[in-house]
Amino acid sequence: MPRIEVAFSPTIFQHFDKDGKIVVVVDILRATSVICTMFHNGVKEIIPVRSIEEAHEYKRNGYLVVAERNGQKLDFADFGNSPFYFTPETVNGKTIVYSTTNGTNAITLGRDAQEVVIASFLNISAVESYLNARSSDILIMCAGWKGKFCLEDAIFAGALAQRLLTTGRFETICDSTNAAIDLWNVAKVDLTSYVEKVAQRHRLKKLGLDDVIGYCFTSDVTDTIPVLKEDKLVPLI
Ligand SMILES: O=C(O)[C@H](CS(=O)(=O)O)OP(=O)(O)O
Repeated sequence: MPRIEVAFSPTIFQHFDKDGKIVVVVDILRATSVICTMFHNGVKEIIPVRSIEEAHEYKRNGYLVVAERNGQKLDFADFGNSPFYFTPETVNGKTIVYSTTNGTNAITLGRDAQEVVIASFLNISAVESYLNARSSDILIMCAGWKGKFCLEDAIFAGALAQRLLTTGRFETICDSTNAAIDLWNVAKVDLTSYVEKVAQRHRLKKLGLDDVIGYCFTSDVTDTIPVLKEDKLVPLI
């Protein structure tokens, strides 16, 4: 029976065996929520890049660039990291270069896996159905915050793992998966109140960027499933 594991941060992810597994990358606030929104609104492809220098080089070569560090838009970038910028008018049919503090680092770390899938609450049911159909071992990678644990990615990991285990077609012997499920079952009772404990919620609030909180915790806004193919994110067809 295929197994589910959770890596609570990219640092921990490096200790997992990735062979033959589908890596599910999660960065609820905000990268994977932004990526799902962009594909929902018709972006053609997203090139995730780790460094500011690389993103700047793409900008000099005429690409549309979304780049932030510590929540704030970099001055050379066309957009910062709010999902609300990415309407059909701004992204439909376009190629976007994307560099963020935590999310794009996590995505590029997953590169060696058999497959990398991007997940958020916005596409949780679509991702669940896809993983059910594939029946491979699954490693959920939380992007975390600067290499550390963060609550919002962990509770999402628990929500997704619980859904998959409930089908009876997966199993887990992974303590972090069970911990994530326990956290989700505490959080889901009153998700809005629970999110008040999330440090990133307060970092975004300080910057006046917390208008995204309700949206990023909304389930099933889209059925798009972004996947990594040859270093670019494209929609699964
Ligand atoms: O833009 C964000 O929300 C964060 C910035 S930080 O965590 O506050 O530094 O980046 P992300 O890569 O989306 O987690």
